[in-house]
Amino acid sequence: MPNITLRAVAKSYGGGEYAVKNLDLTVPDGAFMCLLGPSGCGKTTTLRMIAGLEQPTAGTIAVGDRILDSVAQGLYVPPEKRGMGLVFQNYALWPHLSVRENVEFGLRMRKVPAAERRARAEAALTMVHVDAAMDRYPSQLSGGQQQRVALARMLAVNPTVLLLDEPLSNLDARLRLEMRAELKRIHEESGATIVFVTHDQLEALTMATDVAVMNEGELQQLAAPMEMYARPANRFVAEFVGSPPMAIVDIGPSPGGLAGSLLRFVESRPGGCAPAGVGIRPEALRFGAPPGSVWSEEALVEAILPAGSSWTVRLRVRDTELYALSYIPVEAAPGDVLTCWTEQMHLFGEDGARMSTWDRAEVGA
Ligand SMILES: Nc1ncnc2c1ncn2[C@@H]1O[C@H](COP(=O)(O)OP(=O)(O)OP(=O)(O)O)[C@@H](O)[C@H]1O
Repeated sequence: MPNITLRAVAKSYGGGEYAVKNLDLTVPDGAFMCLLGPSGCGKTTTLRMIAGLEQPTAGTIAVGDRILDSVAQGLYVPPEKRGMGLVFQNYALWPHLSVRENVEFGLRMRKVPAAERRARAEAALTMVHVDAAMDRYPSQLSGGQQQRVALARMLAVNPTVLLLDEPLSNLDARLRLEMRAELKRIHEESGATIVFVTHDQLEALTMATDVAVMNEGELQQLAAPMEMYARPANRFVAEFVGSPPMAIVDIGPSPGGLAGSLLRFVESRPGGCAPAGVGIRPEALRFGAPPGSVWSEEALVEAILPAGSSWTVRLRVRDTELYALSYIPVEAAPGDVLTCWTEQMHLFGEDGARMSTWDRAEVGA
């Protein structure tokens, strides 16, 4: 299956507002692409346009050389002719059909002969590990099992593209974790291209091969998850991806306090630039004696929040509140003063774009 390409795609539902603006996006063959962003940013609209459930107001959508939508040429291919499988948040199984019959349903519609139907349904249910419950009814399954049956129903028709809209949002935390691993495995085994909509950055980071972050109908960054985390394109991505989020300190015209302290460090570096904002991830903050040539400051401990495997610490550094995330126990109590320093700083310009990143590991400081 070739790449899916969106070129200058826009969608307005009328009234002058655009849900998606001038979107250029390529989903590579075999990718697991997550469309990530806050509520209302245009993720679902983008997915529905790829599926053919919505028609773009402008632009072109193609799979390889095959044009599915072209507003300029007046071309539109309906959903059932696109060869894509869809699973939405409410994956409605037929309550009066057994699990096996639910999965066979789509094949029956496609006039697949009975023996092949049975074999394909069983293979799909085996892939999602629900084969033992094949003869039960949906009401006799857990939420996670029902979700897997919905996936099997889609997989049985052998789609080369799977479009998933928040399919894990109805599940509890444990099942979500399990299903993330399952989806990743299914992606690898089936070789299908997956486009997955989520507002949960952890879901995107853990599953995707490529993440497209959107905000207000516009693509903010397209990158591999760890690259996006390490090198966010702009302030929006930097603050959206990561939990607790990156703190970005505004430098302002005559910076004092923490902003002044950070700026003095940045300016002292070779090739020092003049950022409008300096970002520090909570997990980049360290405590104790700083190694040479790093930024460090005294920090007042305001609160310690242990979570079993990690410790979140709320600090006041000069005039600013910062969060630190540590994976080793933090031996301190509220009111203590610790020295904190950072492994990494992201520098953002006036326009919000990332100018550069200072990494202790890279500069060997
Ligand atoms: N059928 C529709 N008619 C009018 N406006 C719509 C329609 N569907 C979506 N919109 C608007 O388009 C914008 C983008 O919506 P969309 O559902 O694509 O966002 P989303 O990122 O998927 O959000 P969510 O995570 O909340 O589903 C929103 O402002 C929404 O109100």
